[in-house]
Amino acid sequence: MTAGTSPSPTEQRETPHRSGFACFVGRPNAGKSTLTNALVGTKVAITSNRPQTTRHTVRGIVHRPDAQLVLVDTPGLHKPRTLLGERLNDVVRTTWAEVDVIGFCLPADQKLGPGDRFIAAELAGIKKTPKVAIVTKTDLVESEQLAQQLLAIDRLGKDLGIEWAEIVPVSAVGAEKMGAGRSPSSDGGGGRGAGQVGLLADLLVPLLPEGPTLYPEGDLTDEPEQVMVAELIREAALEGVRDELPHSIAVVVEEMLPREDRPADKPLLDIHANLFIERPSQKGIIIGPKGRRLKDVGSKSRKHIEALLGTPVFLDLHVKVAKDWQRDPKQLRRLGF
Ligand SMILES: Nc1nc2c(ncn2[C@@H]2O[C@H](COP(=O)(O)OP(=O)(O)OP(=O)(O)O)[C@@H](O)[C@H]2O)c(=O)[nH]1
Repeated sequence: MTAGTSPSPTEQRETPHRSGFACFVGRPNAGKSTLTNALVGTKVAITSNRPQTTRHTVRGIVHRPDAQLVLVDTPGLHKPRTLLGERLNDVVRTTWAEVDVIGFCLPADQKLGPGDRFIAAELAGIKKTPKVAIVTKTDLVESEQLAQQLLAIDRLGKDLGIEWAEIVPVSAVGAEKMGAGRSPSSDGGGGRGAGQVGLLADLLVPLLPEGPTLYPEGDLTDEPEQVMVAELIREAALEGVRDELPHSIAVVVEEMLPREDRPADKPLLDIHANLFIERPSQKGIIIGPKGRRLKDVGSKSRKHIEALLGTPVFLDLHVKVAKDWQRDPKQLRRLGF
């Protein structure tokens, strides 16, 4: 590259710095959490192939020389069946009204359905916020199917009176491999700017208002560490459980304390966490024969927690029954909803 191709310091200064909030919406499993992780370049939102696993509003922060993009990952909007369901929908709507740009995620490999139309109709009601339609998982389809999807989304917008700021196809797969689940000390953002995902950030940034950086450089999320640790445990507990059980699991980290009397070069963090289920009958499933499943959940999540916090961890995990917690306002508050 010749010296003349890069912008001079004066030119750089003339580009206004932008900062603001974006959120990804879309039906369960649309790929919102994966996209957040790929953009931020580390594992901040939990992902799983089970729907509705993102309960907390997780912010991932993308730092760039020209902008700071704060990603708010909301749970999926769905027909509420419980008090928890209603609360989640309220969280979603409030978030939508507050952000600077909304990314509507639609998987490339699935035809637009009633779930997408339900969300789109809600989006149409939020006039001021620019909306970008993001076609996710493009690696799963041929170009013909992708073209059909792009047309269908264009039509959907016209039908409902939504003017898409952009319609952009992405695959998070390559970027995800580079960024997520790695030790935070390794590079602090391997997936950031990777291929198509970087392109998506390029499209989102101009839609943000001009403004200063909102978070210190290096911060990847403002989610309290305890919440992220709880999410990692819940993610491990969800692996391989079926039917309604995923929705019955909640994890609360009670305490995180450095072990006393440890030499400075051999620290150990004691984490005490409770895994709540709704009925005594679910206990056996979670604990497994001879406690093997719970042990597995502990050791898997411990690895992720150690990578996240950058320190060895002793994880003390207990299973408790909080009877019908999803329907009980007092219990919901206690469990952080
Ligand atoms: N092949 C492929 N799979 C993807 C891509 N993005 C996400 N997935 C997979 O799709 C599934 C759902 O992804 P998530 O990111 O958890 O979806 P979500 O929209 O956050 O889901 P909820 O939390 O349930 O709302 C996971 O198994 C991902 O690995 C992609 O670009 N390509």
